[in-house]
Formats: sequence, structure tokens, C-alpha cells
Amino acid sequence: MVTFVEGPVRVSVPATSANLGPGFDSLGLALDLRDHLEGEVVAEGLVVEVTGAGSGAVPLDETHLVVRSMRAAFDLLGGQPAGLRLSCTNVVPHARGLGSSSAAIVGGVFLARSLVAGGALLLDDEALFRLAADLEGHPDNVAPAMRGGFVISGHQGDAFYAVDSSVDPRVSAVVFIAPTPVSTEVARGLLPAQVPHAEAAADAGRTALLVAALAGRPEHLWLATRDYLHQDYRRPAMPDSLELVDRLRADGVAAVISGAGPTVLAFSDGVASSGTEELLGRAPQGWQVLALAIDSDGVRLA
Ligand SMILES: Nc1ncnc2c1ncn2[C@@H]1O[C@H](COP(=O)(O)OP(=O)(O)O)[C@@H](O)[C@H]1O
Ligand SMILES: N[C@@H](CCOP(=O)(O)O)C(=O)O
Repeated sequence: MVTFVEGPVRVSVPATSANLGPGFDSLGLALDLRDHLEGEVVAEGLVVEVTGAGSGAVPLDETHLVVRSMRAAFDLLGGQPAGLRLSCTNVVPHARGLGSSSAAIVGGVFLARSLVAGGALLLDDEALFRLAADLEGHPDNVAPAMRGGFVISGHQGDAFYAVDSSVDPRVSAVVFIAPTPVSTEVARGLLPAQVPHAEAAADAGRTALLVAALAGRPEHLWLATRDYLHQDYRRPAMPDSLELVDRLRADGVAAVISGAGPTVLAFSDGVASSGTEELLGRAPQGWQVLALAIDSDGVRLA
């Protein structure tokens, strides 16, 4: 019989940028931009409040992504609470390629576990990661949202792996958030079933280089962030984003489509052409630009 904790529990969960150019469906980086969730077990019913990103757009019932994720975790933890109150304060923009859905899923499963007495003994971090990755369908955002930092992840049969890798302290990110959304589902629908072998080989080389560049050789970030597997195929859904990537890269900036887009992420490595101040001035009109440090905590009690 599962026992729930009394009173509200607060958690926070970071935005994430997946792919980082060539690391399609395998690389992900947690960024210092957090959604906050507060949950409480109550006598009956379901009350969901949302402020910030998604307010007025996301449902406020059982179909809300955080609620669905909490329900899935409660099932694995041993049972559903009699009633639930959930309050979401969101800053991660939705459908922009900054991992809002993974933040909702990871925040939800972690919040559910935190609402159960001894929850971490009933559902350990590995099981929680697996649940979240199953709910999302790909682990590249979920892994850094859960663990923080830079994580290499993928499928292993019907399970998942995730391995932390280091990030040089000189590296940070500037994100250019496009004014209009593109859903990940739509952006994935643009990808071909097959790619030429030479391009797959080139992409593998750049991905390996990117891991080394992030770990301590940031001077190679521009070379390392060239993608061959997804960005150009997605151009029709986000032409302005690809144009911005092209412009920044032509000036030597390590710029990529963040996740499935349409946000553009540029790595700042502290040197003049890719310094944060210089990058902040490159935002197209109507776009939001944010300088973000790498988040090293992942989901946590707020
Ligand atoms: N915090 C949230 N609460 C409820 N639903 C969310 C939340 N974040 C994301 N979603 C759902 O996920 C969708 C965005 O997911 P997706 O297309 O994968 O984009 P993203 O790149 O932001 O993850 C939203 O339109 C919404 O339906
Ligand atoms: N590897 C996925 C990443 C999707 O990230 P999101 O932040 O856009 O949800 C993809 O490229 O489809």
C-alpha cells in the first residue's frame, strides 16, 4: 500500500537542447532555464493551474502532459492518490526545440515519486529515466533534463542508455527563440527513411569531434557542429531558423538548430567572434534571445 507525503512538494526541471547539430537523437545539453512544478495530494479530484508558457493552450485535465506522466509514475509506484493538485509555472517555451515536453515528463515523474514516501526506493533513478524516455519516445532531452549537463544517450534494445560527458567551463549557449512554434512531431515527419552512407559517415565523425570539443577543445566547436542528418531536411518548416544558422556559421559561429527547432542555439566559447555579447546582438527582429549557462543539476526539489 503506497503512502503519500503530506503537504505540497515543489520541483524544478531544466530546458534541454538536443542534437547539438550532428548528434541526432543522441546528444543533449541541459540549460539554465527552469520550469517549476508544485504538487500536492488532496482528498479528491484533479486541479491543474498553469502560468507562463502554455497557459491557455495546454489542457487542464487528465490529458495534461505533466498529469499523464505523474499517473504513469504513480502506477509504477503502487497506486494513484485520491486527489491531486498541480501548479505549473513554466518558462521553457513550447514547441520551440528547447525540450518543453521532456521537462513536463521528467518534472511529472520526479514530482510523483517525490510525493510518495520512500519513492526513490520503489522507483530508482534508472527506472524513472526509462519511464520518462518511454513516454517521450527518444531519450536525448529526457536524459539531460533528469541528470543535468551534457549526456550521450540512445536506445539499447527496448531500453535506453545514458552516459554523462563533460563540458569545458568556457562553453555556454545563446539561444535565439523563433516567434512561431514547430511541433517536434511535424519536424520529425520531414526526415527521410534513409540517408547516403557518406553523409552518415561524415555525421558520425562530427559527432565524435563534438564530444571532444565540448569536453575541452572548444576551438573545434564550429567544425564539430556540422550536421548531415536532420537540419536541412527540416528547412521547409523553419526557413528563417536555417537562414540564421547559415549566417552565423558563415561568420565562424558554432550555430545549430536546437532539438527539432525552430530555436537556434549558438555556442559561446568566450573568444571574440563567438563571445556572448557579440551573439546577443545577432537576434533577428521579433525573436527572443537568451544567454544561458549549462545546467548541471537536472531535475531537483526546488
Ligand atoms: N509544461 C507542459 N505542460 C503541459 N504540456 C506540455 C508542457 N510542455 C510541453 N507540453 C506539450 O508538448 C508540446 C510541445 O512538445 P514538442 O512539440 O515536443 O516541443 P518541445 O521542443 O518544446 O519539446 C506542447 O505543445 C504541449 O502540448
Ligand atoms: N532528437 C529529437 C529532439 C527533439 O527535441 P525537442 O526539444 O524539439 O522536442 C529530434 O530532433 O526530433
